[in-house]
Amino acid sequence: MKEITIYSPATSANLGPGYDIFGLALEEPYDLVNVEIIESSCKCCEQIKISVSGEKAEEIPLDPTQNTAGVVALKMMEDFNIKECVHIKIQKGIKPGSGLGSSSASCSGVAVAMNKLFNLELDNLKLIKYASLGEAVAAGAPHADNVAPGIMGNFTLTTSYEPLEVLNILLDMDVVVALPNIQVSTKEARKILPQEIPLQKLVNNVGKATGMIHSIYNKDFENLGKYMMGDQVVEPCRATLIEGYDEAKEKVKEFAYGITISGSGPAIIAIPKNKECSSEIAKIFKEIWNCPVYETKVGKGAYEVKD
Ligand SMILES: Nc1ncnc2c1ncn2[C@@H]1O[C@H](COP(=O)(O)OP(=O)(O)O)[C@@H](O)[C@H]1O
Ligand SMILES: N[C@@H](CCOP(=O)(O)O)C(=O)O
Repeated sequence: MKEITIYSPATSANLGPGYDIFGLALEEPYDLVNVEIIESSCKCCEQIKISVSGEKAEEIPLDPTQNTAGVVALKMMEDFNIKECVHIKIQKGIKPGSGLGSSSASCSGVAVAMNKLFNLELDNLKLIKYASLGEAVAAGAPHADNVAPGIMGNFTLTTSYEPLEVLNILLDMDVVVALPNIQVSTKEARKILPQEIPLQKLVNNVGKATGMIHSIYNKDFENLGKYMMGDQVVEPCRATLIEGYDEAKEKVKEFAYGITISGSGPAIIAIPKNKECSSEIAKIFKEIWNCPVYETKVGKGAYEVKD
């Protein structure tokens, strides 16, 4: 095999009280990551050449040490003594700085592509570990709550970072996601968070997060949404960065089991009560932000696209 194309989904991290732990894979939007082995006598001066097209492609660095996909590929090439040159072509369907794991979709896609192209036979946990290295460039920390669902699909819990441990739960659920035209950098949105929290808030957040897991196993979306909205630490800080969020929260009450910030924002994710409610929520989001809205559902992790 000389080249491979991977579908790499958007992901929604945190989901309220699950900061750096919870993550969901979404069916839409997504990136396509193509990796091709090219002649070593190619004109590029480095072992990795990167091209980017699609959403805000002009803002994404092509230097492999600055592009999240490049960082992951470089480390995999170093660790597995890969001498060939590769051309990574990224077609962005997920706008960067979105809160929908745009930077991480490239990390997950390239990790899965390199694994298959060079027959590395790495398991999902090792792929997540490599993919999270790319997040260190974009977010300033190798958080795994986007790359874990990006690779495994469904709902993931990064239960430990040292050593890395990830759990995966099957979840069939519709969601509505708005992408307001507001710029929020994950790196900056991490800096505004408190470094210490009162014990009472810890008790609250652990209670809400564990309640969410119970609700998922019981397919109790009403309680899932209620607990998701119970974060007292991260969401209240970041809510101030997203104009219109309070209005949206108020207006979707009737139609959604819950609503929260997706990742570090500005994307907003809501759990609709049913299909009709999904359309109502989408309408409200469009009225407030006049922005792209995805009526989508929880989906698969990165996979090979065959023609
Ligand atoms: N392959 C890539 N895809 C998207 N963003 C990238 C990529 N490589 C580097 N970046 C940088 O990462 C930042 C976006 O990441 P981040 O703020 O975490 O947004 P998101 O929530 O969409 O992942 C931007 O500064 C962007 O230039
Ligand atoms: N846990 C991270 C998730 C960032 O997600 P992104 O989609 O905004 O990159 C955080 O909250 O910082």
